[in-house]
Amino acid sequence: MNVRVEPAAAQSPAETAHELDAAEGGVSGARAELIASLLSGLALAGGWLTEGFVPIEATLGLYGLANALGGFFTLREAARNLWHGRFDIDMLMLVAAAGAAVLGQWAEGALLLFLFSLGHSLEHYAMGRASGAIHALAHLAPKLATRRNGDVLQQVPVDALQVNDIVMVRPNERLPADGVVIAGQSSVDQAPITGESIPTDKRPIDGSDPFPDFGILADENRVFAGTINGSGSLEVRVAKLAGETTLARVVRMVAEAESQRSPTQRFTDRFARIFVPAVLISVGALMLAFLVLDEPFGESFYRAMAVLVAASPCALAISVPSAVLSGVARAARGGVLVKGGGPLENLGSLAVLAFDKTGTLTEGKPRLTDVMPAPGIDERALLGIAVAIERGSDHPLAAAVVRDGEARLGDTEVKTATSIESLNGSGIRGVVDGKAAVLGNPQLFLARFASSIPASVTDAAAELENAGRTVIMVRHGETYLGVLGLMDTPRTGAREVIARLRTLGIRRIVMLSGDNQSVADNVARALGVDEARGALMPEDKAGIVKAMLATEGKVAMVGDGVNDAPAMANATVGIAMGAAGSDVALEAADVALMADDLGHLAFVLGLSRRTSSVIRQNLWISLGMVALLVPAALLGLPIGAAVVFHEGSTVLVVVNALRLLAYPAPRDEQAAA
Ligand SMILES: Nc1ncnc2c1ncn2[C@@H]1O[C@H](COP(=O)(O)OP(=O)(O)OP(=O)(O)O)[C@@H](O)[C@H]1O
Ligand SMILES: [Zn+2]
Repeated sequence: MNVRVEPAAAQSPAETAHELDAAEGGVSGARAELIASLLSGLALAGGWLTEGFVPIEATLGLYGLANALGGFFTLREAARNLWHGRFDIDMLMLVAAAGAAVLGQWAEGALLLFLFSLGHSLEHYAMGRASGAIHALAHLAPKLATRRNGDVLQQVPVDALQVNDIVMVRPNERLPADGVVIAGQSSVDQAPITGESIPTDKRPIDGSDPFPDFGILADENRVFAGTINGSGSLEVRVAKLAGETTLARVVRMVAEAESQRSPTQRFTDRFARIFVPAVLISVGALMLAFLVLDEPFGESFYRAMAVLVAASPCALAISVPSAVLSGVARAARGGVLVKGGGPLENLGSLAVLAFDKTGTLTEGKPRLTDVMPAPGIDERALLGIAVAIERGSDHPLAAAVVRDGEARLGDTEVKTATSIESLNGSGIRGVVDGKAAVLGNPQLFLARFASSIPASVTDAAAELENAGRTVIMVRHGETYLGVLGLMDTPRTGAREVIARLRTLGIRRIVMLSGDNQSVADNVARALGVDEARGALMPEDKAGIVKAMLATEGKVAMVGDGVNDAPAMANATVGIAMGAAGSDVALEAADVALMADDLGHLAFVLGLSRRTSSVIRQNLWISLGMVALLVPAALLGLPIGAAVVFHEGSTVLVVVNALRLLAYPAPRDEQAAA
């Protein structure tokens, strides 16, 4: 191919990588605050050292400078808050500083503002690290793509890409779009989206246009914006606009998650709404202490200000948001989308999990293992009808019947079925050769045709069920053609994950399945699941989840979103597996594991538990500090010391929360197995 390259502002991979750790505005803002605060400290020290040696005006000038530098950012923030009609604890600090200054204690006022702004900027800096970790996600997608138009290659902004455009991806480049691989082979590092440590092999899709929907494409044929190409070149047909890629959606949802309040945060907010006015009233009362105690007003005022600093619940206010932010950020980097503090905290405290079976605990890739024609029926007649009908279904069982059935049929021609209709959660029907054909599980047949089923067919079905097979009965017109047996395999590593969930504190694990009870029992036994409930319709699954909620309080439902969406919606936390690419699962779930890997469930559960314990520690630190400082301030603790402890505890809770960013990465079960 003769390719002409039209240059445009090209973007090197180094540049893209750089953006990743580029600090966000939050951090650089905090840097200015930090510098101002340190300068304030210097001016303060200068004032102290020169006091008495230089004219008093010079010393006061230095103190004034220290006040100004230390107070600027706080004042600006307070003004902004007031402007927006918000009340902020930080303003109390300014009041205290102003109070100290009024008392002629310029140095002390400056010390207070210096320490306060130092603590504040460190806190902002730390919070910036957590939110930076989230915003960095947005920069994972490159800004430019190489679009191929016939033989012409052109660099275009990714926003300009249209669906069905062809983009070329060079080795080691970041993928610019969600799309279908149409040429080239490579292995792609999908960690930025799915958190999987092992690259995924990609190859061109077989067959021609129109390609299947992006959501159901095989992982080896589809790529995601933001992932990193390996050593091969790829040609990709764009499947989604830049604003609708999986990455863009995740970024949007994580941003929304940040603003969702968790139960504990709602509690601390309520607490603050009562506590802060109570503090203000008490401080007002303390200012009047000179009326009853034998002391000058100045002393009463000083004490009141010290109590104000001691009692301001800044650390409490930041305890939960900092932990939630870090937890959500850590999860996102591990390929798990957690939609806010609510799901995170609930997951951190619940002890009961319900699992869907097919595609969640099992591979979801069944094989056709048994073909048992009814007496006098040819195997090919049975398979011919089954394949004809199942071609019209997107159920995993159907895929297996078609694939393995066709293989067994060889050259035998398969008829075309019409009027295909799914019999919700139990089978499928259609018309072949002018006669109605019904395929489905024995339950369906018992309900519909109870008396007409020949004993030979019922016996064969029972035999297969006892052997742990999923059974499909086949009837064409009035004739029973026989039964098919299928088997799905448990996921590799699923047993280990179940065991790990238990060590993380999960007490009860229930499996819900539309498959027959004996298959459900077999899988449950193989994986160490406590209870198996089989033969369920999607609405039965939802009913069981509701019943479990009533007895257990909180229940998480893990599914793939195929026939368990109602159950997931009813659970305290709905967890979708393999959500990358599936917009529906992504939107509907409270927690979405982007990778199709159970190992990530243990990761996010562990992370949630850790987050909950960090939140608990933070509440102890912040409330404990207030409980200690208030009596100390009443007994004469200097304001400076009160500020040190107050700000110290604030910084401590944030740093404690940041530890979550270092929570160990998910273990890939597939890889481990
Ligand atoms: N296309 C189909 N062909 C034959 N049988 C079907 C078909 N669709 C559903 N069934 C029958 O209905 C049952 C329930 O299907 P459903 O999709 O609800 O659950 P499932 O595939 O068993 O998965 P899970 O364990 O996740 O509930 C299947 O086990 C099967 O017996
Ligand atoms: Zn504070």
